[in-house]
Amino acid sequence: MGAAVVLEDVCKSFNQVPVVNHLSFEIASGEMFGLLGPNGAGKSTTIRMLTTLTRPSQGKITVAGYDVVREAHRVKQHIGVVLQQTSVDMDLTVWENMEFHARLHHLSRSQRRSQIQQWLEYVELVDRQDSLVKTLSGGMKRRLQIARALLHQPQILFLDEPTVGLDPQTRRRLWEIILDLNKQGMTMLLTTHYMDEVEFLCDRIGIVDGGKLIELGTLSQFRQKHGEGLVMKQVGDRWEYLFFPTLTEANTYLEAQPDKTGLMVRPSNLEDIFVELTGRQLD
Ligand SMILES: Nc1ncnc2c1ncn2[C@@H]1O[C@H](COP(=O)(O)OP(=O)(O)OP(=O)(O)O)[C@@H](O)[C@H]1O
Repeated sequence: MGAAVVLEDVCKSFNQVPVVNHLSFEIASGEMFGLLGPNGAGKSTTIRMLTTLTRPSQGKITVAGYDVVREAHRVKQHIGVVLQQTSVDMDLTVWENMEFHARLHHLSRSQRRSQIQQWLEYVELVDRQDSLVKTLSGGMKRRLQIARALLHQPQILFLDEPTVGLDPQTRRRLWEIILDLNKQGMTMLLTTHYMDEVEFLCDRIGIVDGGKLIELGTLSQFRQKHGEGLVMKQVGDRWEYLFFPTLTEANTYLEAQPDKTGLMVRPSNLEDIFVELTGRQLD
């Protein structure tokens, strides 16, 4: 399968301050890709460049085979976007919101009716179609945003922090929707600072920090590279991490220690690797 998204040496600065720094990676068609990083890492700026909302200062981006600067109009026809700020009009009803966006995408009257109906059913908002958006819960608003982004049947869906601020049950429901869309063949890029979100959803992960891509691959590749076994060592009020290629080797190390106080062994996870790479914890 070809690449749905290609970034080549992409930089973005605001007032000479680099926010995205020489970013290069590809997302294959049909892939679920997660961009993970702390607040301020440049994730939203990256998504804004990929979705034609901000121009890169340097480098080249193609989305669905089109250049995001020279062929922005084409790119927009092939992508759906769900941004962080709930950009739904609060004083319109759910249906009116969908109708408004369907018109923006030049859907015919009959297409509008069928597409709106189909996607509202999909995100389980049909019974709220006449409700004002401002009366919906946070999770419902996010589902409406997703339904709206799907109206023109895009190939690629971009989701910026899709579950931020939502309760655990609502997050799970959204995860199911995201996974299902991906299973139907949609390429997805999501940004998040939640480890569990990328662990649960994503085929491949890019870790960004300070605008730079510091790791790229699958979780199992990360674990193989950094070590699948972890010894945690309590030093004062903090934990030191010692990685070992396998859990067995981590256990062997532990067994050899005369004093095992404050030592703990377990398989490594994404969070351990993130801390190892950045020296910081998320949240
Ligand atoms: N339009 C802008 N003008 C100036 N600085 C900006 C602009 N947009 C973003 N920045 C800065 O760029 C940096 C990266 O922001 P960005 O929103 O891309 O990060 P992020 O990883 O998405 O973080 P968050 O999860 O907090 O949104 C931040 O320091 C931010 O203040």
